[in-house]
Parts: sequence; structure tokens; C-alpha cells
Amino acid sequence: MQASDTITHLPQVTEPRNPGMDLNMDWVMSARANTSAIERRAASLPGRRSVKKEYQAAWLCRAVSCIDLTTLAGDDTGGRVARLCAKARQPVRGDILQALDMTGLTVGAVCVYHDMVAPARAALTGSGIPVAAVSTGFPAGLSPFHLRVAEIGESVKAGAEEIDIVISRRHVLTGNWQALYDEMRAFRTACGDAHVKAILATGELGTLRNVARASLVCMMAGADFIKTSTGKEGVNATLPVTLVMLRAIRAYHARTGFRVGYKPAGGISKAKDALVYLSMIKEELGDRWLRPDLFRFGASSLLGDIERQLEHHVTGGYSAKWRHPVG
Ligand SMILES: O=C[C@H](O)COP(=O)(O)O
Repeated sequence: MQASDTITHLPQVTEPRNPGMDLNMDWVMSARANTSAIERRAASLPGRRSVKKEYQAAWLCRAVSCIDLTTLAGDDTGGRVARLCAKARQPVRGDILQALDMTGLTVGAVCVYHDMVAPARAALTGSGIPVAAVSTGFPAGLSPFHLRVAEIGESVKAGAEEIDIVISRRHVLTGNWQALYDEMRAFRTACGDAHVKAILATGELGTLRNVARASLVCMMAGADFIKTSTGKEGVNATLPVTLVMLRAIRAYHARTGFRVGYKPAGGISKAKDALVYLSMIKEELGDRWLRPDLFRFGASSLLGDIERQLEHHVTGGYSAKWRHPVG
């Protein structure tokens, strides 16, 4: 028996998120992940043509609108963040966007450390693009709990509308689901009206079953999004982890009617990989999730390759066959 099997019930979740729902630890513990089946399916995905050539430009524009354009470096400056924000406002060259009839396209959000929230907010004024702040002692989440909670409040005060928190991996690794639930609840409360994305750091959680259970607990405790990684772990977003998290989101939606978003992050830098992720979302969750309010890529270097591919599509004459990927 694992430590996680000895934990009893979570408190019943009766907050607005899960009105009247009988969600408890039994449900969390029933989450399984058939690792070999998931890995087989994930391995088959990139080999297939995920999106037909004539629709790829539309899908790539959709991918752009779902990017959390990120800089999370120790040498970030106001100048670098201002340049990033200019790119966020116009992520692709104007002539390409015009040819695709996509002028006005922007990314989903700009994602920075706390100290860069104010410069980012200033640079994005009037754009409608939200600022996301990584928080709670990102990336390890090992600073004192009260400071992690306070950090959220500071970033919200500075203008962040989205907060990407990191969970304590040890709560998962020791099967202390109650502690994970309580931590997530406290972070959720500190966010107030800001959206909260729960970074699971899946590369450090040991098993896919742990990923499934941590996903459910974070959703029950109020996460608006679940996110794979900080980008700083040894292993970041992967397709098997994505399948597990998408299925947890699907199970949670089936049980509660509440749609939680998904954000793969870390190491996603190729347009063709972005298409694989989008087609997985469409297959596992449906078109409703292919929008920035429910899907984001956390990426610092994906945009360049997408822009290059869009240029090829335009010069290849595919702009005339423009089709919107979802309804
Ligand atoms: O949340 C976003 C990630 O830190 C970005 O990772 P990346 O730099 O590998 O794209």
C-alpha cells in the first residue's frame, strides 16, 4: 500500500466551483493511469498528419492566440519585457497577417516574474492582453508558505490578471492530498478575481497516476487551469502527461459541468508540435477547449517557428484556402 492510499476523505467541496457536488478523496483515489496504453497512444500522435495542409495556417493562428508569451530569465529587464510585449501585440509580420485576413491577432497573455509585472502591464496598456505572473516561489515553491501567499497578492496588486502558482511536489510524492488541497485553496483565495493556473511540475511527480490525482485535487480546490511544468524541470511538457491531464479535465467536467483549462509548458518550440497539441485537445476535449480562455501554450520560443511556417503558407498560396479550425 502506498502512503497515498492511507489518506481518508477530502473535505466536501461545496464552494461555488462545485455546487452540491460530492467530490471526495474516494474519487481522487479512483483515478488510474494505464501507463503503457497512454505511452502507446502518445507515441502514435506525432507520426500522423495532425492537421491537413490547407487548414494549417488557420490552426497556427489559433495556436498564436493561445500562447502565453514568456520570459522567465534572471537577466530580464524592463527593455526586454517591453520588446516581448510589442511582439505580443503583433506576434506575426503585418503582411503575413494581412494575407491571412488575420490583422489584429495577438497572443493569449504575457508571462513574467513578479518584478516584471508592472513594466509588462504598462507596455500592454489598451491591448486587452493580460499579464500572467509566475508566483509562490516559482519554480521550486520552497519558500515559506506565508511568503508564497503574499507573493500572489503583490502580483495581483501590480496588475497581474493571471497567476501561475507552483504546487509543493512533496505533497504529491508523500500522498498528502489534504495538504495539496489546502495549499491550492489558499492560493486560490489569495488570487481573488485573478485566474489561477496550477503548475504541477509533472516531471517531478514520479508517476502518471500521481499526475492524474494531483490534477483532480487542484481542480477541486479551484484551479482555473492546470499546467504541466515550469519549464525549469528536467522533463517538461510531454504527450503522455498531456493525455493524462486532459482526461482528468474531461472527468472533472463530466462530474461537475465546470471547464478547467490546460496549459502545456516547457520546451514547446516547433509549429508542428503545436499542431499535435491542438489536435489532441480537439480529440480529447472538443472544440470548446481550443480557445485562449481554456487553452494556452507556455512558451518562450514557439512564436518564431510559427511565423516562419505562416510565411511559407502564404507564399505557397494557402491563404486562399483559409478555413477557421473551429466553429
Ligand atoms: O511557462 C512557461 C515556460 O517556462 C516556458 O518554457 P520554454 O522557455 O521552454 O518555452
